[in-house]
Amino acid sequence: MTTYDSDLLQVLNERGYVHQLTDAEGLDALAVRQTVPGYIGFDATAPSLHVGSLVQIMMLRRLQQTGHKPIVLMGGATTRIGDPTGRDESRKMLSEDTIAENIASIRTVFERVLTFGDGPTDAVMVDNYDWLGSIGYIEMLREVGTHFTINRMLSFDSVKLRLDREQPMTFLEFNYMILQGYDFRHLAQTMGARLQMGGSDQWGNIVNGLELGRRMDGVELFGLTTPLLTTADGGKMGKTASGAVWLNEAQLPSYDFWQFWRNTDDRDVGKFLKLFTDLPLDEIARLEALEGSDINEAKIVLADEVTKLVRGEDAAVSARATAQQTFSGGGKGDDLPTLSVPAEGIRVGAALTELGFTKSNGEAKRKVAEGAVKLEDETISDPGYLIELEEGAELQLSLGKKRHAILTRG
Ligand SMILES: Nc1ncnc2c1ncn2[C@@H]1O[C@H](COP(=O)(O)OP(=O)(O)OP(=O)(O)O)[C@@H](O)[C@H]1O
Ligand SMILES: N[C@@H](Cc1ccc(O)cc1)C(=O)O
Repeated sequence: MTTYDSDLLQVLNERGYVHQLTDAEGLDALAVRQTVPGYIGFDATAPSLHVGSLVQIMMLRRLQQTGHKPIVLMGGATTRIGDPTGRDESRKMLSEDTIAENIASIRTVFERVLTFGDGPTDAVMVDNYDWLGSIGYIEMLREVGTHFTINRMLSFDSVKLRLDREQPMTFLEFNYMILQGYDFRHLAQTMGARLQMGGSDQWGNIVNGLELGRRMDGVELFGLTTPLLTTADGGKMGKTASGAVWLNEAQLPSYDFWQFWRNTDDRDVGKFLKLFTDLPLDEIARLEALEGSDINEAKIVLADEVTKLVRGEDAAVSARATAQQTFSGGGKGDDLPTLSVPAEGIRVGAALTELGFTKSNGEAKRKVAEGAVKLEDETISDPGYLIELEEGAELQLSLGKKRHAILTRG
C-alpha cells in the first residue's frame, strides 16, 4: 500500500476513503506544510442525510482529527437547482421553507461528529445561498461563463448519460456544475479552501471547480473522492429494501439504526469499522478476523460505536438493551417502534406498511404469504387479517426475525 508523509493522506488511505485523488503528491506535501481547509457540500433534498453520506461526514472528521479544517457546505442555493449527477430525471422543486427546514435538521448530525468553533482546526458551516443567492446573471456569465466550454460540459457523465439515453436535461440542471465549481473557487478565495471531497459521483463537479480556480486565480486546488459505497451484496449503501438508512432520529428510530449496523454482512464488518468508527486499526484487525458466531461481537461493537457517534451514548445503550431483551430475554424493549391502532382496528398489511417494514400493501401481502409475519409469535396467514386491540393492550408485530414493533391501542 502507498505510504504518505502527511497524517491526513495516511489515515484516509489506510481506512479506505480514497477512490480518486487529483494530485496525491502535491496534497501530501501541502498537508505536511500547513493546515488544509477542505470542504464537502451537501444538498438539502431531505430532512436527513443517510448512511451513504456518513462516509463523507466521517471524512471531515478525519480531516479534523489529523489537524486540518473541515468546512461543511450546505447547498441552500444548489438544492434549488438540483444536481443531475447520477439521476435519470430532474428533481422535484422544493419550496424555500422546506429547504430551510431540511438544513436545520441536517446540521444536528454534524454537531455531533465535528467540533465547531473559531479555532484554526474548528469546523465551520457555510450556506452557498449566501453568495450564489445574490450574484447577478450577467456578472455570473461574464466572470465564470467564459471559463467553461459547452464542449467540455457535454463530456461530463452527469450530462452525457442523460443525452445518450435521450432523457431530457433542463437548462436549469445543466448549470449545476458551474455553481458547484463557483463554490470551490469562492471558498478558496474567502476561506483558503484547498481541497474538495465527495463521493465518486461528484468527480466531475469537483474537477470543474479546481479548473476554475486555476484559470481565474492560478491557485492549485485538490480533489478527492471516496468509493461510492455498496454493501457486500452489491446494493448502493444507504438504501435498503425499506428505504434509506437515515441519520436523524426523526426519520429512523435509534433502535432500527443500531440494528442496521448489527445486521452488517460479514464481508463488510472490517470495512465499516474502518470508515465509521474511531477504533484503532489493530483492534479492527482483531475484530474482523473473528469467525463464525464470534463475528457477532464485532457487529455489536460496530453498532454501538456508530450509534454512539451519530445518535449519542444514551441512544446506543438503550438500543443495545432493547436488542438484548428482544432477542435473548424474550421481553419487549422500550425502543421498538410503536404504532397506535385505532378502535376499529388495522389490517396487518397496512400496519406493516405504516411502520415502514414494507413499501406497499402488495409487498406486505407477499411477506404474509411467505409466512414471515407474526403477531405475538403466531404466524399470520391471512393478508387481510384485522388486528384489533382492547384499551390498554399491546401486541408485538414481527416481520422476519429482525423487525419488531409494538402495537398499542390509540
Ligand atoms: N453510497 C454512498 N457512498 C459514498 N458516498 C455517498 C453515497 N451516497 C451519497 N454519497 C455522497 O454523499 C454526499 C452527499 O450526497 P447526497 O446527500 O446528495 O446523497 P445522494 O444519495 O447522492 O442524494 P440523492 O439520493 O438525493 O441523489 C455526496 O458527496 C455523495 O457523493
Ligand atoms: N452536488 C453535491 C452537493 C454539493 C453542492 C455544492 C457544492 O459546492 C458541493 C457539493 C451533491 O449532490 O451531493
